[in-house]
Amino acid sequence: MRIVADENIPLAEAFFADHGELVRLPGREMTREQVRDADILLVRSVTRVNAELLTGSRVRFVGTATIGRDHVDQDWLAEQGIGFASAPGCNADSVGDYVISTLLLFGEEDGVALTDRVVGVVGAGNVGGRLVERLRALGIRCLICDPPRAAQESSEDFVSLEALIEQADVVSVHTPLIKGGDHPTHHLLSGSHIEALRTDQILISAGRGDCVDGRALSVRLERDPDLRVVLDVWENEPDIDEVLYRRAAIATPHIAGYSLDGKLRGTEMLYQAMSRHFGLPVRKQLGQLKPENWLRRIAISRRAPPQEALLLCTRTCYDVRRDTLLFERYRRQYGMAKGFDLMRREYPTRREFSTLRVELKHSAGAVREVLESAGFAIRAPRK
Ligand SMILES: NC(=O)c1ccc[n+]([C@@H]2O[C@H](COP(=O)([O-])OP(=O)(O)OC[C@H]3O[C@@H](n4cnc5c(N)ncnc54)[C@H](O)[C@@H]3O)[C@@H](O)[C@H]2O)c1
Ligand SMILES: O=C(O)[C@H](O)[C@H](O)COP(=O)(O)O
Repeated sequence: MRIVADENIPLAEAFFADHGELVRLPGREMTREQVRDADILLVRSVTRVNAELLTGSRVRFVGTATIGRDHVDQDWLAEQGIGFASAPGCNADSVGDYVISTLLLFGEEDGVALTDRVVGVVGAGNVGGRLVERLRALGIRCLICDPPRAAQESSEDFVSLEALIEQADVVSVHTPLIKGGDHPTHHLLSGSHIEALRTDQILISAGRGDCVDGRALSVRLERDPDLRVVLDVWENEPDIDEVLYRRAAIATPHIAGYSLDGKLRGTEMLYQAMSRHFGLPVRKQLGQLKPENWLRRIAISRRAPPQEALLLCTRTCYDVRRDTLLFERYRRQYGMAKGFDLMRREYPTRREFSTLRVELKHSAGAVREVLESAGFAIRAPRK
């Protein structure tokens, strides 16, 4: 078989090369000619997979190593009898790490404890749902806006978007891009929602850029530069609006989910789905192939105040400021669109919180509780 894979899918050779010739290509420029002779196509979110790309090709299976699927015309694939798989949840916890790092940063800047802010999560699926679990475990009050879930779950846990904006201190958007149906998300955060934000609120957007009206946000920020917005996803990536970029408190090039762990999980999920599709045995497992952790463990004293311990472990693992500074360096050196994609391609190795083993000399206590809630792996003596 011939396999065409995006150059930014780690371990694709290790998982797939046994099944045929593997060709790597830059995803954003993939052409019809390049994929015509492929049997399997493995992409990321930057490749639009549709009739235009695949008509007349030999492709029988398409996999996207991402959670998002809005770049794939799934109906067309189904009509053509082409198998399809995505990687649900693969990097969900990495996005959670990004949000927790951001909350800690603003907490430190403002001298506000994490638990003193109410976090509103819009879209509580794998990413938002898991984030809510971690934040609640940390003692943070969370509000959830997720109308599709609210319609099914008859729980009182859900609020409207308007109520969430009114009551939350942080509004964190994690919805997929959905253009039709009962709950479309294109410009879900519309001009009127953006106007309703209070200056002391924090807006985080890490779902898809089109879920937030970028023009309205830029206008609001011009008038109200103290409003803090954290933008990981943008309209019109990679050639994003430079004015909005400058007005954002934290600006990153769609890397919230870019941990090595999240990406590798995505590759493994595609390998499993491809094997199922072609009736092949699943012989490989990520555990056998995963690269070594550069930073394996950290020891925390029992006297460390829990919030200090959390800050220390979070910073050790991931600090969102690094990515905002790095993005600015790439932008200056290469210009916006090229810098955006280059930083993503050369993204430094980042590991999920769960890969850092925190050694405690004691089995219980507030430090352990806080670190476990945030998602770190704890090693402590048995009680
Ligand atoms: N920035 C990144 O690096 C990054 C990483 C991973 C995922 N994502 C994006 O985040 C999205 C969500 O990921 P997920 O794993 O949680 O997906 P998911 O499918 O598990 O969950 C999506 C949730 O959004 C809810 N939803 C749908 N329409 C809504 C609406 N109108 N208002 C509020 N909620 C709505 C759904 O009911 C569901 O609970 C992905 O589709 C992807 O686009 C971004
Ligand atoms: O949907 C996802 O999983 C994320 O948005 C993913 O991290 C996007 O990465 P890309 O495919 O653009 O490299």
